[in-house]
Amino acid sequence: MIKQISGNKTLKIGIIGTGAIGQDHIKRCANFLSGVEVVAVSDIDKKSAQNAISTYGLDAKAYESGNDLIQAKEVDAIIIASSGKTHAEYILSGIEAKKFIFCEKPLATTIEECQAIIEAEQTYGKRLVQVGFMRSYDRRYQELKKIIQDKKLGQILMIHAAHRNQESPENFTSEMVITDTLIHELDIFRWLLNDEFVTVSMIPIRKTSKAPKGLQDPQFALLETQSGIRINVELFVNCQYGYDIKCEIVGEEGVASLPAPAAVSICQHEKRYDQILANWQDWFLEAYNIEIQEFINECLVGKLQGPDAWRGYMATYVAEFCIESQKKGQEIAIPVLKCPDFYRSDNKIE
Ligand SMILES: NC(=O)C1=CN([C@@H]2O[C@H](COP(=O)(O)OP(=O)(O)OC[C@H]3O[C@@H](n4cnc5c(N)ncnc54)[C@H](O)[C@@H]3O)[C@@H](O)[C@H]2O)C=CC1
Ligand SMILES: O=C1[C@@H](O)[C@H](O)[C@@H](O)[C@H](O)[C@H]1O
Repeated sequence: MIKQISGNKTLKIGIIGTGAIGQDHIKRCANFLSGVEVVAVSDIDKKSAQNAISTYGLDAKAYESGNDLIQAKEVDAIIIASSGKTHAEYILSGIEAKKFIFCEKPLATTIEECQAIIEAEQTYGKRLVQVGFMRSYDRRYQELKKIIQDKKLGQILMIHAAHRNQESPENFTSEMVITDTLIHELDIFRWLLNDEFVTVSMIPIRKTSKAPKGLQDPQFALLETQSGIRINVELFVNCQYGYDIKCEIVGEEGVASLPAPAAVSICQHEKRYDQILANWQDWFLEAYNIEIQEFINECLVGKLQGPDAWRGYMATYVAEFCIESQKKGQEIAIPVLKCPDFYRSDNKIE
């Protein structure tokens, strides 16, 4: 039996990983969202967990390990916001403990781990896992999806997209441009188009001198879907000027583009200029808030509806072929996998 949530009023949540996004989720749960209380935190860096408790004034316990937190009776549901390589172990423990789990992207870093997760969830027999693909909660992407579904652009022919970060961490690798950055596009285009990827070519571009040594930046991902749509994604993680996400959908009868978030415009020294947001936290702020609030609400009624483990698996699966293309310098075919019925009934990507 799944853990009964006390009085169906307040979800007692435990957060593993108190780094950048872990703290963001703590802050939104503590200050902005409803029906939730952060009762437990854990981080391999114990000081970081303690700091999170004091910074956000939590009435929470810092657990020695993520697994101790998962087992704790007082914890109804878990947010996993530790680094990607740790996700699979925590998700599998969470499923074993029969608790609802929100795991930041990626679901897991290997195909085998993803398979173990979807098998464990299916064996349990009810959805317990949600992946942190917040873009599908973004009103702008939702509008694009509606435009596509309503056939306002006619048949979709191609998409031009870009994912730009101001600068990458020192230890960022060319592979991480796929597993950490492109992974959002690998998910959102499946969701937007209700289509699957069948080929990918990763193309290196002339290197920027602003990237750390050894990092191939920028890169292009050139993808093709089963229905024949071509998608190019520019990945530029040291673009300097700010954080920027672009998505232009080209159809037979028109073009629809993702708008940038409205930001303050400044008039000064006989010039007018617009502020550009510097990070993902601000660009997708509303989407993160809605995503976590809906997760809380759905845990309280006992039925998850957000991005499921299959979506997480598919993104990691396609990422593996992107990495192969990056290594071999050639186009790679991606076999289409059949979605198990378990995920079909609850998870409609349309
Ligand atoms: N949905 C989104 O837009 C975003 C998702 N993410 C994802 O969230 C995850 C965390 O990313 P960031 O917060 O940016 O990284 P970060 O490096 O700032 O934080 C990660 C935290 O996990 C802790 N940690 C590492 N191993 C651990 C373990 N075994 N057990 C417990 N804690 C451990 C680290 O000490 C650190 O505090 C990543 O998977 C990342 O891809 C990150 C940023 C945005
Ligand atoms: O997930 C995220 C970061 O980890 C990643 O580094 C950024 O490029 C993404 O835009 C952000 O959403």
